[in-house]
Amino acid sequence: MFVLVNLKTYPCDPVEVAEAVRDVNDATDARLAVAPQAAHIERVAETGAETWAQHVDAIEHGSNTGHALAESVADAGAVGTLINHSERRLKLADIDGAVRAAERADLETVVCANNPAQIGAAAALGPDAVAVEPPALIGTGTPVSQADPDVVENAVEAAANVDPTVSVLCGAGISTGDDVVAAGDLGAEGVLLASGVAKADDPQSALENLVEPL
Ligand SMILES: O=C[C@H](O)COP(=O)(O)O
Repeated sequence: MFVLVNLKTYPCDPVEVAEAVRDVNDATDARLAVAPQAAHIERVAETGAETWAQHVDAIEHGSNTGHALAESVADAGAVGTLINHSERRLKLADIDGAVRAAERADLETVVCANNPAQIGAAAALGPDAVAVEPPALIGTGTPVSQADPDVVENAVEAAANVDPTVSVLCGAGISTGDDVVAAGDLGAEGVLLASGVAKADDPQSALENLVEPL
C-alpha cells in the first residue's frame, strides 16, 4: 500500500513529520511519502523521505508569476505531485496541462477527484494514479473506507474501465491501520491522508499505527 501524507498548511514541523515518514517507510513493506507545502519541499526532501508536491500548474518556464513550475518542484527534490486536490481545484484543461507538465519534469502524478464519475475522467488524462476523496469527509476523522465504501469500490471500477494501469488511492478521514486495511480490501492501492498525521501529537506513532497491520 502507498501511504501519501499531505501536510496541507497545517502548523506541524514538516521536517519532523518527514523524518518519521522516512523512518517508518524503512521499517515496513508499505511505501510512505510526504507532501509538504511548496516552500518546505527542499528541507523535507533533504531528510531522505519520499517527497511530493501538493500542486503544480499547467505552465512552462516564462511569465507566470505566483505559479508552481513542475521543473522547479522537481529541482527542489519532489518526485511526485498531487493535482486537483479538493482544496486546490483546477479546470479540466488545467488538470490535463498539469499532468503533462509533471510528466515533462519526471514527476509521478496523483489526480484527485470527488467521486467515481470524476475519477473516470481523471483516469482518462493518463496520470499514474487517481485519488477519490468525498469532500464532506475530509478532515472529519470518519474514514471514507467505512463511511462510504461504495465510493471507493465504484472509483476503482471507474478507473479500471478507462485505464487499468492507473492506480486508485482513497482519502478522507483515514487515520488508523484498520482504515488502511479497509481501503485495500475495497481495491485501493493506497491512501491519501492529512490530519491523522499532521495534527497528531506524535506523528511517528500515528504513522506506525497506520502501517502496523500491513
Ligand atoms: O489530502 C488529504 C485529504 O484531503 C484527506 O485529509 P484528512 O486525512 O485530513 O481527511
